[in-house]
Amino acid sequence: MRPSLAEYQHVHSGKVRDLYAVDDEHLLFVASDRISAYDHVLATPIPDKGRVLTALSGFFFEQLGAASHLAGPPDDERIPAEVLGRALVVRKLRMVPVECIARGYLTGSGWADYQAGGSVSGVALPPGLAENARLRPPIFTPTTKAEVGEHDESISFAEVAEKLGASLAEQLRDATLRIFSSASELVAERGLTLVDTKFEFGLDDEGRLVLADEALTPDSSRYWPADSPGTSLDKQYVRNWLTSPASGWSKSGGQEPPPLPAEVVEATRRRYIQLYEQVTGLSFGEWLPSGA
Ligand SMILES: C[C@H](c1ccccc1)n1cc(-c2ncnc(N)c2C#N)cn1
Repeated sequence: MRPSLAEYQHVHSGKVRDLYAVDDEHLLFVASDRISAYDHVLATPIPDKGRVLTALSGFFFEQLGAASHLAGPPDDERIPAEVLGRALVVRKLRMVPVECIARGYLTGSGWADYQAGGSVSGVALPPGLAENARLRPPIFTPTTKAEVGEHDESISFAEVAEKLGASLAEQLRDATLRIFSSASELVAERGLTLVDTKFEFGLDDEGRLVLADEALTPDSSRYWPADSPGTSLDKQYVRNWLTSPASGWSKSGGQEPPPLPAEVVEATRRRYIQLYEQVTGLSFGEWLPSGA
C-alpha cells in the first residue's frame, strides 16, 4: 500500500517542482505540470509535463552513469499514488550552492553577457561571434542560486573556487562538462542538439560529488532540432501565443499572463512527449500511469 503525499513533510516548492521529506535520508522530488514563461508561472498547467520531465531525468540518471541522488525506481513503493510517474525518491545531500551551467552554444543569457562584455561567467570568448554560435569546447558558466523572485547571477570559476575551494570547484567544472558532453553525444545521435544545461550537485556523507535535482530536462536545458538552430522545442507554442496579439498580454506590462488556449496546451503537451520519445527512443505510453 503506497503512502499518501500528506504523510510526507513538505520541504520546499519551486516554480514547478516540489520537495518532501520521506525519511531522514531521503526526499521525494516531485515534478508538477506547472509551466513558467517570461518569469511567470502560468495559470494553465500542461498535462503530462511532470511525467515527461521525470521520465527524462530517470532516463539520463540511468544512461549517463554519473553518480546521482536517485535512490529508487520510478515505481518505488515510497512514491504516493497521486504523484506516481512524476516523482522520484532521492538521497538527501548537502547541496552545493552554485548552479553548474554548461554551454555548447552562445545563446540566451550567455549571448547577452557576451554582447555586454565579450565573456560569459568570466570565460573570455573570441570577438565577432554571432548569436547561436557553437562553442568548442563547451564552457562552464556557473551562477549563484538566487533567492525566490531574484535572478541567478553569473560568477567566474575563480569566484567558485574562492567560495568552495579549488578542489571542489574543479570537480564541479569537470563533472559538469563531462556529463554535458556525454549527453550531447547521446542526443545528437537522435537528431537533437543539446545547447546548454544547468546541473545541481550535492555531497554525500562521504563527501563525494553527486548529481542532484533534475537531469537534462527541457526545464533545465535547451534543446534544438539538429537541423534548426535556435528553435525552442518545448515552449515555442506558449511563447509565440503569449507574445501574439491573440493573448492581449505584454511581457513588459507587469500583468500576469492570461490562461492558455486549449490548443496551445495540447500542442505543448505533444511537444514534451515528442522530445521524450526522440531522446529515449521509448514510447511515452509505456511510462508509469499517473495515479491521480
Ligand atoms: C532547488 C531544489 C528544489 C527541488 C525541488 C523543489 C524545490 C527546490 N532543491 C533540491 C534540494 C535537495 N536537497 C538535498 N538533497 C537533494 N538530493 C536535493 C535535490 N534534488 C533542495 N532544494
